[in-house]
Amino acid sequence: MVTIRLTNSKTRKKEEFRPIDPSNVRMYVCGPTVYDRAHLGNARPVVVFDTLFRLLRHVYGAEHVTYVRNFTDVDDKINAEALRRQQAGAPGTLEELIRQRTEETIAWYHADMDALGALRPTHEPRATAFIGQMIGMIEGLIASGHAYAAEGHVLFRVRSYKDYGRLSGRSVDDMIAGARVEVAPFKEDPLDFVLWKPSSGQEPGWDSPWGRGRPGWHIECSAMAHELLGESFDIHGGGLDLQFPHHENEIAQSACAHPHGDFAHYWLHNEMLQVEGKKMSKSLGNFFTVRDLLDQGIPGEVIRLVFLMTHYRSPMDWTAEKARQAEATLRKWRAATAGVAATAPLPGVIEALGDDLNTAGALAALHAAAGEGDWAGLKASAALLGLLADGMGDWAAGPKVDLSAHGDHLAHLRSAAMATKDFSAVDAFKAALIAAGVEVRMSKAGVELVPGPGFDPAKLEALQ
Ligand SMILES: Nc1ncnc2c1ncn2[C@@H]1O[C@H](COP(=O)(O)OP(=O)(O)OP(=O)(O)O)[C@@H](O)[C@H]1O
Ligand SMILES: [Zn+2]
Repeated sequence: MVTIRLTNSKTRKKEEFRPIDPSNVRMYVCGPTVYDRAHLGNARPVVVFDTLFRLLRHVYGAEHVTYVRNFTDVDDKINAEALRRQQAGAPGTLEELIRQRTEETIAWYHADMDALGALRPTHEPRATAFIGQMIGMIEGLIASGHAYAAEGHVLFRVRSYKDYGRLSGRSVDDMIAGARVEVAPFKEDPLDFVLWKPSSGQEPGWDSPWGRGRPGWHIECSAMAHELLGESFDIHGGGLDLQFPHHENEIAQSACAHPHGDFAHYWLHNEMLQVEGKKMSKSLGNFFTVRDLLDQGIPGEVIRLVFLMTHYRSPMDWTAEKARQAEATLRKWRAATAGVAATAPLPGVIEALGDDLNTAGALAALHAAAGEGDWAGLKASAALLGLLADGMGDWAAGPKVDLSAHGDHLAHLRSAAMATKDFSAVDAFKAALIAAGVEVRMSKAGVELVPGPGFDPAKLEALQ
Protein backbone atom coordinates (compact mmCIF):
# COMPACT_ATOMS: atom_id res chain seq x y z
CA MET A 1 0.00 0.00 0.00
CA VAL A 2 1.27 3.46 -0.91
CA THR A 3 2.02 5.66 2.08
CA ILE A 4 0.33 9.05 2.00
CA ARG A 5 1.58 11.79 4.26
CA LEU A 6 -0.44 14.95 4.77
CA THR A 7 0.23 18.15 6.67
CA ASN A 8 -2.45 18.24 9.33
CA SER A 9 -3.34 21.78 10.38
CA LYS A 10 -4.62 20.34 13.66
CA THR A 11 -1.16 19.16 14.75
CA ARG A 12 0.89 21.37 12.40
CA LYS A 13 2.81 18.26 11.37
CA LYS A 14 3.16 16.12 8.32
CA GLU A 15 1.57 12.85 9.38
CA GLU A 16 1.05 9.47 7.84
CA PHE A 17 -2.52 9.21 6.62
CA ARG A 18 -4.35 6.29 8.22
CA PRO A 19 -8.02 6.16 7.31
CA ILE A 20 -10.60 5.11 9.88
CA ASP A 21 -11.94 2.58 7.39
CA PRO A 22 -9.86 1.91 4.25
CA SER A 23 -12.97 0.55 2.55
CA ASN A 24 -14.66 3.95 3.00
CA VAL A 25 -12.24 6.86 3.11
CA ARG A 26 -14.22 10.02 3.84
CA MET A 27 -13.46 13.64 2.98
CA TYR A 28 -15.47 16.84 3.44
CA VAL A 29 -14.51 20.09 1.72
CA CYS A 30 -16.25 23.43 2.24
CA GLY A 31 -17.89 24.37 -1.02
CA PRO A 32 -18.92 27.68 -2.50
CA THR A 33 -21.55 30.13 -1.43
CA VAL A 34 -23.59 30.19 -4.60
CA TYR A 35 -24.28 33.84 -5.27
CA ASP A 36 -21.90 34.55 -8.14
CA ARG A 37 -19.44 33.06 -10.63
CA ALA A 38 -16.43 31.37 -9.05
CA HIS A 39 -13.28 33.46 -9.25
CA LEU A 40 -9.92 31.88 -9.93
CA GLY A 41 -9.13 31.75 -6.20
CA ASN A 42 -12.28 29.72 -5.56
CA ALA A 43 -11.02 27.19 -8.10
CA ARG A 44 -7.82 26.51 -6.20
CA PRO A 45 -9.33 24.33 -3.45
CA VAL A 46 -11.36 22.57 -6.13
CA VAL A 47 -8.24 21.52 -8.02
CA VAL A 48 -6.25 20.76 -4.87
CA PHE A 49 -8.88 18.52 -3.30
CA ASP A 50 -9.76 16.95 -6.62
CA THR A 51 -6.12 15.92 -6.90
CA LEU A 52 -6.26 14.44 -3.42
CA PHE A 53 -9.55 12.70 -4.27
CA ARG A 54 -7.91 11.18 -7.34
CA LEU A 55 -4.90 10.02 -5.32
CA LEU A 56 -7.14 8.45 -2.66
CA ARG A 57 -9.17 6.70 -5.35
CA HIS A 58 -5.98 5.39 -6.89
CA VAL A 59 -4.68 4.07 -3.57
CA TYR A 60 -7.90 2.80 -1.93
CA GLY A 61 -10.02 2.13 -5.01
CA ALA A 62 -12.51 4.44 -6.68
CA GLU A 63 -15.43 2.77 -4.90
CA HIS A 64 -13.85 3.26 -1.50
CA VAL A 65 -13.65 7.02 -1.28
CA THR A 66 -16.53 9.33 -0.38
CA TYR A 67 -16.03 12.99 -1.12
CA VAL A 68 -18.58 15.55 0.05
CA ARG A 69 -18.49 19.18 -1.05
CA ASN A 70 -21.47 21.33 -0.14
CA PHE A 71 -23.25 24.21 -1.75
CA THR A 72 -24.04 27.01 0.67
CA ASP A 73 -27.35 28.11 -0.80
CA VAL A 74 -28.62 30.05 2.18
CA ASP A 75 -26.59 33.14 2.83
CA ASP A 76 -27.14 36.86 3.16
CA LYS A 77 -25.08 37.53 0.03
CA ILE A 78 -27.53 35.45 -2.00
CA ASN A 79 -30.46 37.30 -0.49
CA ALA A 80 -28.84 40.63 -1.25
CA GLU A 81 -28.28 39.67 -4.89
CA ALA A 82 -31.88 38.48 -5.27
CA LEU A 83 -33.16 41.69 -3.68
CA ARG A 84 -30.98 43.73 -6.03
CA ARG A 85 -32.52 41.93 -9.00
CA GLN A 86 -36.02 42.46 -7.71
CA GLN A 87 -35.37 46.15 -7.23
CA ALA A 88 -33.99 46.28 -10.77
CA GLY A 89 -37.39 45.05 -11.95
CA ALA A 90 -36.90 41.28 -12.27
CA PRO A 91 -40.24 39.47 -12.07
CA GLY A 92 -40.98 36.91 -9.36
CA THR A 93 -41.11 36.70 -5.60
CA LEU A 94 -37.93 37.11 -3.63
CA GLU A 95 -37.97 33.41 -2.90
CA GLU A 96 -38.18 32.60 -6.61
CA LEU A 97 -35.38 35.02 -7.38
CA ILE A 98 -33.21 33.44 -4.70
CA ARG A 99 -33.89 30.01 -6.11
CA GLN A 100 -33.12 31.21 -9.64
CA ARG A 101 -29.87 32.74 -8.49
CA THR A 102 -28.66 29.62 -6.70
CA GLU A 103 -29.70 27.29 -9.55
CA GLU A 104 -27.95 29.45 -12.07
CA THR A 105 -24.80 29.75 -9.97
CA ILE A 106 -24.63 26.01 -9.34
CA ALA A 107 -24.93 25.33 -13.08
CA TRP A 108 -22.11 27.83 -13.77
CA TYR A 109 -20.01 26.28 -11.04
CA HIS A 110 -20.41 22.81 -12.49
CA ALA A 111 -19.58 23.97 -16.00
CA ASP A 112 -16.51 25.90 -14.86
CA MET A 113 -15.13 23.20 -12.55
CA ASP A 114 -15.82 20.47 -15.11
CA ALA A 115 -13.71 22.50 -17.54
CA LEU A 116 -10.85 22.30 -15.04
CA GLY A 117 -11.07 18.52 -15.11
CA ALA A 118 -12.41 18.30 -11.55
CA LEU A 119 -14.41 15.15 -10.86
CA ARG A 120 -17.81 15.73 -9.33
CA PRO A 121 -17.71 14.84 -5.64
CA THR A 122 -19.67 11.81 -4.46
CA HIS A 123 -22.21 14.09 -2.77
CA GLU A 124 -22.89 17.79 -3.30
CA PRO A 125 -25.41 18.57 -0.59
CA ARG A 126 -27.25 21.86 -0.59
CA ALA A 127 -27.61 23.46 2.80
CA THR A 128 -31.32 24.12 2.26
CA ALA A 129 -31.94 20.37 2.06
CA PHE A 130 -30.53 19.83 5.57
CA ILE A 131 -32.31 22.46 7.64
CA GLY A 132 -34.01 19.77 9.77
CA GLN A 133 -30.65 18.26 10.69
CA MET A 134 -29.30 21.71 11.57
CA ILE A 135 -32.27 22.42 13.83
CA GLY A 136 -31.81 19.01 15.49
CA MET A 137 -28.16 19.68 16.14
CA ILE A 138 -28.87 23.13 17.56
CA GLU A 139 -31.52 21.68 19.90
CA GLY A 140 -28.97 19.18 21.14
CA LEU A 141 -26.43 21.94 21.77
CA ILE A 142 -28.97 23.92 23.78
CA ALA A 143 -29.92 20.84 25.80
CA SER A 144 -26.30 20.19 26.71
CA GLY A 145 -25.65 23.80 27.69
CA HIS A 146 -23.38 24.65 24.76
CA ALA A 147 -25.85 27.04 23.18
CA TYR A 148 -28.61 29.43 24.22
CA ALA A 149 -31.56 31.11 22.59
CA ALA A 150 -31.95 34.88 22.84
CA GLU A 151 -34.25 37.19 20.92
CA GLY A 152 -34.95 34.76 18.10
CA HIS A 153 -31.25 33.94 17.77
CA VAL A 154 -29.42 30.90 19.00
CA LEU A 155 -25.78 31.38 19.94
CA PHE A 156 -22.97 28.96 20.56
CA ARG A 157 -21.36 29.48 23.96
CA VAL A 158 -17.72 29.54 22.92
CA ARG A 159 -16.30 29.39 26.43
CA SER A 160 -18.18 26.12 27.02
CA TYR A 161 -15.75 24.35 24.68
CA LYS A 162 -12.31 24.25 26.20
CA ASP A 163 -10.41 23.43 23.01
CA TYR A 164 -11.77 26.42 21.12
CA GLY A 165 -8.90 28.03 19.17
CA ARG A 166 -6.74 24.92 18.94
CA LEU A 167 -6.96 24.50 15.19
CA SER A 168 -5.90 28.04 14.45
CA GLY A 169 -3.58 28.30 17.43
CA ARG A 170 -5.32 31.24 19.06
CA SER A 171 -6.38 31.75 22.63
CA VAL A 172 -9.89 32.93 23.31
CA ASP A 173 -8.56 36.12 24.85
CA ASP A 174 -6.37 36.92 21.84
CA MET A 175 -9.41 36.48 19.68
CA ILE A 176 -11.35 39.02 21.63
CA ALA A 177 -8.47 41.46 21.35
CA GLY A 178 -7.83 40.90 17.66
CA ALA A 179 -10.92 39.70 15.92
CA ARG A 180 -13.80 41.61 14.49
CA VAL A 181 -16.37 40.00 16.71
CA GLU A 182 -19.83 41.33 16.57
CA VAL A 183 -21.00 42.68 19.88
CA ALA A 184 -24.74 42.30 20.21
CA PRO A 185 -26.82 42.98 23.29
CA PHE A 186 -28.28 39.46 23.29
CA LYS A 187 -24.85 37.78 23.38
CA GLU A 188 -23.49 36.52 26.69
CA ASP A 189 -19.99 36.92 25.34
CA PRO A 190 -18.82 38.80 22.25
CA LEU A 191 -17.13 35.63 20.93
CA ASP A 192 -20.35 33.61 20.84
CA PHE A 193 -21.38 32.95 17.28
CA VAL A 194 -24.72 32.52 15.60
CA LEU A 195 -26.24 29.08 15.02
CA TRP A 196 -29.66 30.39 14.08
CA LYS A 197 -31.02 33.84 13.32
CA PRO A 198 -34.47 35.28 12.75
CA SER A 199 -35.64 36.04 9.22
CA SER A 200 -37.72 39.03 8.25
CA GLY A 201 -40.55 38.55 5.76
CA GLN A 202 -38.09 39.54 3.03
CA GLU A 203 -35.63 36.82 3.91
CA PRO A 204 -35.80 33.06 3.39
CA GLY A 205 -36.81 31.31 6.57
CA TRP A 206 -37.87 28.03 8.10
CA ASP A 207 -40.02 27.37 11.13
CA SER A 208 -38.05 26.40 14.19
CA PRO A 209 -38.48 26.23 17.97
CA TRP A 210 -37.05 29.79 17.99
CA GLY A 211 -39.42 31.20 15.43
CA ARG A 212 -39.07 31.60 11.69
CA GLY A 213 -35.41 31.93 10.82
CA ARG A 214 -32.38 30.54 9.05
CA PRO A 215 -29.15 28.84 10.05
CA GLY A 216 -25.77 30.47 10.46
CA TRP A 217 -23.11 29.41 7.96
CA HIS A 218 -20.94 27.32 10.32
CA ILE A 219 -23.67 24.93 11.46
CA GLU A 220 -24.46 24.09 7.84
CA CYS A 221 -21.14 22.29 7.31
CA SER A 222 -21.25 20.52 10.67
CA ALA A 223 -24.75 19.18 10.00
CA MET A 224 -24.07 18.08 6.42
CA ALA A 225 -20.74 16.44 7.30
CA HIS A 226 -22.41 14.55 10.15
CA GLU A 227 -25.34 13.43 8.06
CA LEU A 228 -23.26 12.21 5.13
CA LEU A 229 -19.99 11.10 6.75
CA GLY A 230 -20.79 10.36 10.38
CA GLU A 231 -19.44 11.54 13.73
CA SER A 232 -15.83 10.80 12.80
CA PHE A 233 -14.35 10.96 9.35
CA ASP A 234 -10.92 11.29 7.79
CA ILE A 235 -10.22 14.57 6.05
CA HIS A 236 -11.70 18.05 6.22
CA GLY A 237 -10.46 20.58 3.70
CA GLY A 238 -10.91 24.14 2.59
CA GLY A 239 -9.00 27.34 1.99
CA LEU A 240 -6.74 28.71 4.70
CA ASP A 241 -9.03 31.73 4.93
CA LEU A 242 -11.66 29.43 6.43
CA GLN A 243 -9.47 28.07 9.23
CA PHE A 244 -10.65 30.81 11.55
CA PRO A 245 -13.41 31.29 12.42
CA HIS A 246 -15.33 28.90 10.13
CA HIS A 247 -13.44 25.68 10.82
CA GLU A 248 -12.84 26.51 14.46
CA ASN A 249 -16.60 26.93 14.82
CA GLU A 250 -17.37 23.75 12.90
CA ILE A 251 -15.13 21.81 15.29
CA ALA A 252 -16.64 23.38 18.40
CA GLN A 253 -20.22 22.65 17.32
CA SER A 254 -19.49 19.13 16.18
CA ALA A 255 -17.37 18.17 19.17
CA CYS A 256 -20.03 19.42 21.59
CA ALA A 257 -22.99 17.96 19.68
CA HIS A 258 -21.32 14.57 19.20
CA PRO A 259 -18.95 14.11 22.13
CA HIS A 260 -18.27 10.48 21.19
CA GLY A 261 -17.08 11.31 17.73
CA ASP A 262 -13.95 13.19 16.86
CA PHE A 263 -15.10 14.97 13.71
CA ALA A 264 -12.23 15.22 11.20
CA HIS A 265 -8.89 13.53 11.85
CA TYR A 266 -6.87 15.47 9.28
CA TRP A 267 -7.43 19.14 8.49
CA LEU A 268 -6.00 20.37 5.21
CA HIS A 269 -5.83 23.97 4.10
CA ASN A 270 -4.83 25.32 0.74
CA GLU A 271 -2.97 28.64 0.59
CA MET A 272 -4.39 31.54 -1.30
CA LEU A 273 -4.28 32.52 -4.92
CA GLN A 274 -3.04 36.07 -4.74
CA VAL A 275 -3.02 39.19 -6.82
CA GLU A 276 -0.05 41.43 -6.07
CA GLY A 277 0.44 39.90 -2.66
CA LYS A 278 -3.22 40.03 -1.61
CA LYS A 279 -5.79 37.26 -1.52
CA MET A 280 -7.97 37.28 -4.60
CA SER A 281 -11.42 37.97 -3.23
CA LYS A 282 -14.78 39.35 -4.17
CA SER A 283 -14.69 41.86 -1.37
CA LEU A 284 -11.36 43.36 -2.48
CA GLY A 285 -12.60 43.43 -6.07
CA ASN A 286 -9.25 42.13 -7.35
CA PHE A 287 -10.67 39.10 -9.05
CA PHE A 288 -11.35 37.53 -12.41
CA THR A 289 -13.47 34.48 -12.93
CA VAL A 290 -12.60 31.05 -14.26
CA ARG A 291 -15.10 31.81 -17.02
CA ASP A 292 -13.18 34.98 -17.96
CA LEU A 293 -10.08 32.87 -18.61
CA LEU A 294 -11.99 30.16 -20.49
CA ASP A 295 -13.61 32.86 -22.62
CA GLN A 296 -10.19 34.23 -23.45
CA GLY A 297 -9.49 30.85 -25.01
CA ILE A 298 -7.33 29.49 -22.22
CA PRO A 299 -8.20 25.80 -21.96
CA GLY A 300 -9.30 24.56 -18.53
CA GLU A 301 -6.50 22.06 -18.63
CA VAL A 302 -3.97 24.90 -18.79
CA ILE A 303 -5.53 26.51 -15.72
CA ARG A 304 -5.36 23.19 -13.92
CA LEU A 305 -1.70 22.67 -14.79
CA VAL A 306 -0.84 26.18 -13.60
CA PHE A 307 -2.38 25.32 -10.21
CA LEU A 308 -0.49 22.03 -10.03
CA MET A 309 2.82 23.80 -10.63
CA THR A 310 2.65 25.26 -7.09
CA HIS A 311 2.39 23.29 -3.86
CA TYR A 312 -1.02 23.71 -2.26
CA ARG A 313 0.45 25.14 0.93
CA SER A 314 2.25 27.98 -0.85
CA PRO A 315 0.61 31.18 -1.98
CA MET A 316 0.64 31.67 -5.73
CA ASP A 317 -0.13 34.16 -8.45
CA TRP A 318 -1.69 33.66 -11.82
CA THR A 319 0.64 34.96 -14.53
CA ALA A 320 0.39 34.93 -18.31
CA GLU A 321 3.90 33.48 -18.38
CA LYS A 322 2.85 30.45 -16.31
CA ALA A 323 -0.15 29.95 -18.58
CA ARG A 324 2.11 30.04 -21.62
CA GLN A 325 4.49 27.51 -20.10
CA ALA A 326 1.64 25.21 -19.15
CA GLU A 327 0.11 25.52 -22.57
CA ALA A 328 3.38 24.73 -24.37
CA THR A 329 3.90 21.69 -22.13
CA LEU A 330 0.41 20.35 -22.70
CA ARG A 331 0.62 20.86 -26.45
CA LYS A 332 3.84 18.89 -26.53
CA TRP A 333 2.50 16.12 -24.31
CA ARG A 334 -0.78 15.91 -26.21
CA ALA A 335 1.00 15.58 -29.53
CA ALA A 336 3.43 12.97 -28.23
CA THR A 337 0.84 10.82 -26.45
CA ALA A 338 -1.80 10.82 -29.19
CA GLY A 339 -2.63 7.21 -29.95
CA VAL A 340 -0.35 5.93 -27.17
CA ALA A 341 -1.96 3.43 -24.78
CA ALA A 342 -1.48 4.52 -21.17
CA THR A 343 0.22 2.07 -18.83
CA ALA A 344 0.45 2.65 -15.09
CA PRO A 345 1.25 5.95 -13.39
CA LEU A 346 4.97 6.44 -12.78
CA PRO A 347 6.16 5.45 -9.29
CA GLY A 348 7.81 8.86 -8.94
CA VAL A 349 4.46 10.55 -9.45
CA ILE A 350 2.69 8.45 -6.82
CA GLU A 351 5.56 9.00 -4.43
CA ALA A 352 5.50 12.77 -4.91
CA LEU A 353 1.72 13.01 -4.53
CA GLY A 354 1.88 10.80 -1.45
CA ASP A 355 4.33 13.27 0.04
CA ASP A 356 1.80 15.88 1.09
CA LEU A 357 0.46 16.27 -2.44
CA ASN A 358 3.72 17.49 -3.94
CA THR A 359 2.24 18.23 -7.34
CA ALA A 360 5.30 20.16 -8.52
CA GLY A 361 7.39 17.06 -7.78
CA ALA A 362 4.90 14.90 -9.65
CA LEU A 363 5.15 17.21 -12.67
CA ALA A 364 8.96 16.98 -12.53
CA ALA A 365 8.57 13.20 -12.86
CA LEU A 366 6.34 13.73 -15.90
CA HIS A 367 8.92 16.01 -17.50
CA ALA A 368 11.60 13.39 -16.82
CA ALA A 369 9.42 10.73 -18.47
CA ALA A 370 8.97 13.02 -21.46
CA GLY A 371 12.74 13.40 -21.64
CA GLU A 372 13.10 9.63 -21.76
CA GLY A 373 10.28 9.21 -24.24
CA ASP A 374 8.17 7.17 -21.79
CA TRP A 375 4.90 8.43 -23.23
CA ALA A 376 2.82 5.51 -21.97
CA GLY A 377 3.86 6.19 -18.37
CA LEU A 378 3.43 9.92 -18.87
CA LYS A 379 -0.09 9.47 -20.22
CA ALA A 380 -1.16 7.33 -17.27
CA SER A 381 0.39 9.76 -14.79
CA ALA A 382 -1.22 12.73 -16.48
CA ALA A 383 -4.60 11.00 -16.18
CA LEU A 384 -4.03 10.57 -12.45
CA LEU A 385 -3.42 14.33 -12.25
CA GLY A 386 -6.56 15.07 -14.26
CA LEU A 387 -4.60 16.15 -17.34
CA LEU A 388 -4.68 15.09 -21.01
CA ALA A 389 -8.21 13.74 -20.69
CA ASP A 390 -10.12 13.15 -23.89
CA GLY A 391 -12.52 15.88 -24.78
CA MET A 392 -11.03 18.47 -22.45
CA GLY A 393 -12.58 21.00 -24.60
CA ASP A 394 -11.31 23.92 -26.45
CA TRP A 395 -8.04 22.42 -27.58
CA ALA A 396 -9.05 21.27 -31.05
CA ALA A 397 -9.94 24.79 -32.05
CA GLY A 398 -6.73 26.12 -30.57
CA PRO A 399 -6.57 29.06 -28.21
CA LYS A 400 -7.94 32.44 -29.12
CA VAL A 401 -4.96 34.73 -29.12
CA ASP A 402 -4.66 38.41 -29.55
CA LEU A 403 -2.12 39.10 -32.29
CA SER A 404 -3.16 42.68 -32.87
CA ALA A 405 -0.03 44.21 -31.31
CA HIS A 406 2.17 42.09 -33.58
CA GLY A 407 0.01 42.97 -36.56
CA ASP A 408 0.29 46.68 -35.79
CA HIS A 409 4.04 46.36 -35.43
CA LEU A 410 4.36 44.61 -38.79
CA ALA A 411 2.19 47.26 -40.45
CA HIS A 412 4.33 49.95 -38.89
CA LEU A 413 7.56 48.31 -40.15
CA ARG A 414 6.05 48.05 -43.60
CA SER A 415 5.08 51.69 -43.86
CA ALA A 416 8.56 52.68 -42.65
CA ALA A 417 10.08 50.35 -45.27
CA MET A 418 7.98 51.91 -48.03
CA ALA A 419 9.79 55.17 -47.33
CA THR A 420 13.32 53.79 -47.03
CA LYS A 421 12.91 50.95 -49.54
CA ASP A 422 14.69 48.74 -47.04
CA PHE A 423 12.43 45.77 -46.33
CA SER A 424 14.91 43.74 -44.29
CA ALA A 425 13.23 44.52 -40.94
CA VAL A 426 9.84 43.60 -42.40
CA ASP A 427 11.15 40.31 -43.76
CA ALA A 428 12.91 39.43 -40.51
CA PHE A 429 9.82 40.10 -38.39
CA LYS A 430 7.62 38.22 -40.82
CA ALA A 431 9.97 35.23 -40.76
CA ALA A 432 9.95 35.24 -36.96
CA LEU A 433 6.14 35.27 -36.91
CA ILE A 434 6.03 32.36 -39.33
CA ALA A 435 8.57 30.48 -37.22
CA ALA A 436 6.21 30.94 -34.24
CA GLY A 437 3.46 29.26 -36.24
CA VAL A 438 1.60 32.42 -37.24
CA GLU A 439 0.07 32.69 -40.70
CA VAL A 440 0.89 36.13 -42.12
CA ARG A 441 -1.35 37.68 -44.78
CA MET A 442 -0.23 41.03 -46.14
CA SER A 443 -2.18 42.98 -48.69
CA LYS A 444 -2.76 46.58 -49.61
CA ALA A 445 -5.74 46.51 -47.26
CA GLY A 446 -3.54 45.71 -44.29
CA VAL A 447 -1.92 42.98 -42.29
CA GLU A 448 -3.74 39.94 -40.98
CA LEU A 449 -2.19 37.51 -38.53
CA VAL A 450 -3.80 34.17 -37.69
CA PRO A 451 -2.41 31.48 -35.39
CA GLY A 452 -1.65 28.40 -37.50
CA PRO A 453 -1.65 24.75 -36.44
CA GLY A 454 1.92 24.87 -35.10
CA PHE A 455 1.38 28.11 -33.22
CA ASP A 456 3.80 28.49 -30.29
CA PRO A 457 3.03 31.43 -28.01
CA ALA A 458 6.40 31.11 -26.25
CA LYS A 459 8.24 31.89 -29.49
CA LEU A 460 5.94 34.79 -30.11
CA GLU A 461 6.66 36.14 -26.66
CA ALA A 462 10.39 36.27 -27.46
CA LEU A 463 9.61 38.73 -30.26
CA GLN A 464 8.27 41.47 -28.01
N1 LIG B 1 -7.96 33.70 -3.21
C1 LIG B 1 -8.25 32.45 -2.88
N2 LIG B 1 -7.33 31.47 -3.02
C2 LIG B 1 -7.61 30.20 -2.70
N3 LIG B 1 -8.80 29.79 -2.21
C3 LIG B 1 -9.77 30.72 -2.05
C4 LIG B 1 -9.55 32.08 -2.37
N4 LIG B 1 -10.68 32.78 -2.09
C5 LIG B 1 -11.60 31.88 -1.64
N5 LIG B 1 -11.05 30.65 -1.61
C6 LIG B 1 -11.71 29.39 -1.22
O1 LIG B 1 -12.83 29.19 -2.08
C7 LIG B 1 -13.78 28.35 -1.43
C8 LIG B 1 -15.18 28.90 -1.62
O2 LIG B 1 -15.33 29.98 -0.77
P1 LIG B 1 -16.54 30.98 -0.73
O3 LIG B 1 -17.61 30.65 -1.69
O4 LIG B 1 -16.83 31.21 0.69
O5 LIG B 1 -15.76 32.23 -1.33
P2 LIG B 1 -16.27 33.66 -1.50
O6 LIG B 1 -16.84 34.08 -0.20
O7 LIG B 1 -17.05 33.79 -2.75
O8 LIG B 1 -14.89 34.28 -1.78
P3 LIG B 1 -14.30 35.62 -1.28
O9 LIG B 1 -13.31 35.19 -0.27
O10 LIG B 1 -13.72 36.16 -2.52
O11 LIG B 1 -15.43 36.43 -0.74
C9 LIG B 1 -13.31 28.25 0.02
O12 LIG B 1 -12.68 26.99 0.23
C10 LIG B 1 -12.31 29.37 0.16
O13 LIG B 1 -11.32 29.08 1.10
ZN1 LIG C 1 -17.47 24.57 5.97
